[in-house]
Amino acid sequence: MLSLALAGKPNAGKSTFYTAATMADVDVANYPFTTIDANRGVTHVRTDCPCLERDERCGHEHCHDGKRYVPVELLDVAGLVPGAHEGKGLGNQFLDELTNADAILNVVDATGGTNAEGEPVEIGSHDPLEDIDFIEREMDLWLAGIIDRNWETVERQSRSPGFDMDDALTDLLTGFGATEHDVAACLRELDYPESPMAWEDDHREALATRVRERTKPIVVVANKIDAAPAENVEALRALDKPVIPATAQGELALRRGADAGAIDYDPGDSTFEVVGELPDDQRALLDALSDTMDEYGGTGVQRALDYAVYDLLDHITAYPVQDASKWTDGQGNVLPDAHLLPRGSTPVDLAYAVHSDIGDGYLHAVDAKTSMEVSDAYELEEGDVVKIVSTAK
Ligand SMILES: Nc1nc2c(ncn2[C@@H]2O[C@H](COP(=O)(O)OP(=O)(O)OP(=O)(O)O)[C@@H](O)[C@H]2O)c(=O)[nH]1
Repeated sequence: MLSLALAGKPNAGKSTFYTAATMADVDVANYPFTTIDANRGVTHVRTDCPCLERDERCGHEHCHDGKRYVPVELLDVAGLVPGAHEGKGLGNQFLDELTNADAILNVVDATGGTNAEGEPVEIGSHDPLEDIDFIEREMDLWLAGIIDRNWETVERQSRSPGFDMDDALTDLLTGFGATEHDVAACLRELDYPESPMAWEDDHREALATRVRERTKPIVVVANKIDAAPAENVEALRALDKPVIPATAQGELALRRGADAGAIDYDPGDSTFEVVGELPDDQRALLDALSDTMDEYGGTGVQRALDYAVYDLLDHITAYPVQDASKWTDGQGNVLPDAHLLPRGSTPVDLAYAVHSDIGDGYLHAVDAKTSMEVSDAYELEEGDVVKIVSTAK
């Protein structure tokens, strides 16, 4: 399963985001609240279900009126402070956790009401722009430190015949999620001495930065827009990086309200409706939230998750079925599974994602929307429904 991590300084709103995002939707009945451990849970990205192209909705537990929710893992990494790479604020341990993530949501307090260490200060007195780069810098310095500590091994290896820089660095960086292909691509972009003995700190830091940029793409979540000065949100949005304005607290209120049956809301909707009884003070809060959502097109929480998976990681959703005309599995469930795959994946990749033990049992695939056989090299598109024909039982 793809894994996203929430990072940011203390009090930015990570836990609130995490609690909201991992809460089950009331309408997605028997789907359990899945906590893997305290800070590791399951959230969903939202996409259009292929059943929208048919007369009837599929009725899948993760499909609500054609809004399909596809599971991904979410990690809540406790607050990082400047100097975390040197162990400040228990930083190393939390940086370690980020290595498990495919992409990072950098949660920033857009109100400017918390300082660099995450301590409350007067709203607007801290510049949230300062909080964006520090996460990247901490990760780079931490990774550069790991490379540095292992450099003697690389130097030793370089004395053996047949030494290969790409292989040595892949061994070193694989724990960070870098593949041989990633390492080769990073090295191609850098100027570095052939012999590891001649490498300086600058070379290792440049390598760390490239590897981090390539393997841990980041989207900034400009949180607390309900309380943030407009100029702060504007300054964040004007940055030359992906920034999604959000209110984690608003999303949490909506999901709780939906859970209690008082609010009609699906995560990612731009509006909501009050359908049950609510005390006056809650109603006033929801009125304010409604204005914020009108301004920003929603709470931003679902949008940030979707952005991480569909834009940063450039994935698509494909739906394997056994019956190409009914779009069902062997038990008659319509569109039973949704798989997230990197763009460029083929039906063969989908077959492996479904049956890891398929071996050379793959025969061919049928596009269930057109009932036409597709070639092994066909590039799957978002929302494709595919029947895999194999020798597997
Ligand atoms: N106004 C406003 N406050 C928020 C929002 N999201 C979170 N908060 C508040 O910000 C404070 C910190 O939120 P947390 O979710 O605990 O922050 P955190 O980043 O997990 O903090 P650490 O656990 O210390 O790392 C709490 O008082 C939240 O209620 C929001 O969207 N708007």
